[in-house]
Amino acid sequence: MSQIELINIKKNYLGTEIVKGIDVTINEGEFAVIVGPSGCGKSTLLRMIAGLEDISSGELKIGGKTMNHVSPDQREIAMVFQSYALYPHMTVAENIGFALALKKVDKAEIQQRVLEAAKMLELEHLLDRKPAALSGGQRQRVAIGRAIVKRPKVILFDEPLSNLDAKLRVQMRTELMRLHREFGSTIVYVTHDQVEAMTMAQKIIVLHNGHVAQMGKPMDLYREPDNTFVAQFIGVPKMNLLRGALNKGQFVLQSGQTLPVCPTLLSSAIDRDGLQFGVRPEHLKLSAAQPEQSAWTVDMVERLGVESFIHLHNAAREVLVARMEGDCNWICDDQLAISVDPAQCYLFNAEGVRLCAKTAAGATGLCA
Ligand SMILES: Nc1ncnc2c1ncn2[C@@H]1O[C@H](COP(=O)(O)OP(=O)(O)OP(=O)(O)O)[C@@H](O)[C@H]1O
Repeated sequence: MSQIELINIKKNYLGTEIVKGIDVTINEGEFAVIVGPSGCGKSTLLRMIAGLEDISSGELKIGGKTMNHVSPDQREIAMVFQSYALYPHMTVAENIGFALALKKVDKAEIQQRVLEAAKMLELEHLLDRKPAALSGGQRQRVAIGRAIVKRPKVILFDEPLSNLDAKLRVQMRTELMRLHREFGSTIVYVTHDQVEAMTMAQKIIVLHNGHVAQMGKPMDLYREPDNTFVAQFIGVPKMNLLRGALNKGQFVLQSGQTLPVCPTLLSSAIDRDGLQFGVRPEHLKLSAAQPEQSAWTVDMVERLGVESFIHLHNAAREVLVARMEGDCNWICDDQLAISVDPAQCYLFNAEGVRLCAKTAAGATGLCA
């Protein structure tokens, strides 16, 4: 049993509340990713699960047992740090087997389990090397080997890939997902990189200022963000947000330009002013502006081969980013008109809380 339950968990440092009442359940065998900007409390939360940090209030349960005052080595948890934390004077094999040697596990068994971990991580040919003679990716694999050799029920990762270059990060993401499938441990993985969260997580927990801004499956957060923070944190380029007001079924921008709003969303707006209109870059359609149309001016086009990002502004200096597949013909200073499918739009109130269309079943969601 390795379900992790955080019940109203709080953490204070010198009278300042850093983690402000977290309620989260991570199921047995689940790959959960805690994501959020720098300083939001991700590492503190992970360290409380590991037992490296005291819990100020609330309850931590692992496998149904309260763990608040259980020492780290009794929690059957392994942790992988960003810094690798390898012993420089030990070989790869000694580093991987160190925790077992400490526990006085039989030498032959240590050797067999080190070999098993090394095979999984493709480190067999490097077992006699010292960390100084390894690449960054290989060192990170040794750090992971050290964690899995203990056969822990729970593995915690604190930004393990942030020291690696972009190509290696992609490769290691795939390897970690494979390891999770083979191993079946419960994984809690901390990162500030939403791409890492989207690609690996079964459950994403978005932290913001010590609170859970939202949690759920990656694509549910992408399609149904509860607030502007999640709407802009998940997805690259981020969701466009424009301030304005509702008038006669339309959203009126500060420039006076109007955008269509799904009729079922209109009824959920109590205030008509101070609202925010959200649209994802891929849902903006661009065309050459006709002389009578109020236009958006192209500021920049980013051509990435598989897709292009078109940056635009209007007369009120409101800005938008549109995404198109492949290349596009637009160039700087082109005057464009935008169109938006009202079913693909979001409305948020002034505080950034999403206004949702209520469906017949009572659930919330985008307009059908
Ligand atoms: N030992 C400590 N004493 C006082 N404040 C601390 C301590 N450890 C962390 N903090 C503060 O708690 C807040 C959360 O820190 P934490 O390391 O959990 O954030 P994070 O989300 O992991 O950030 P990053 O992505 O930059 O690592 C920060 O404002 C940090 O300065």
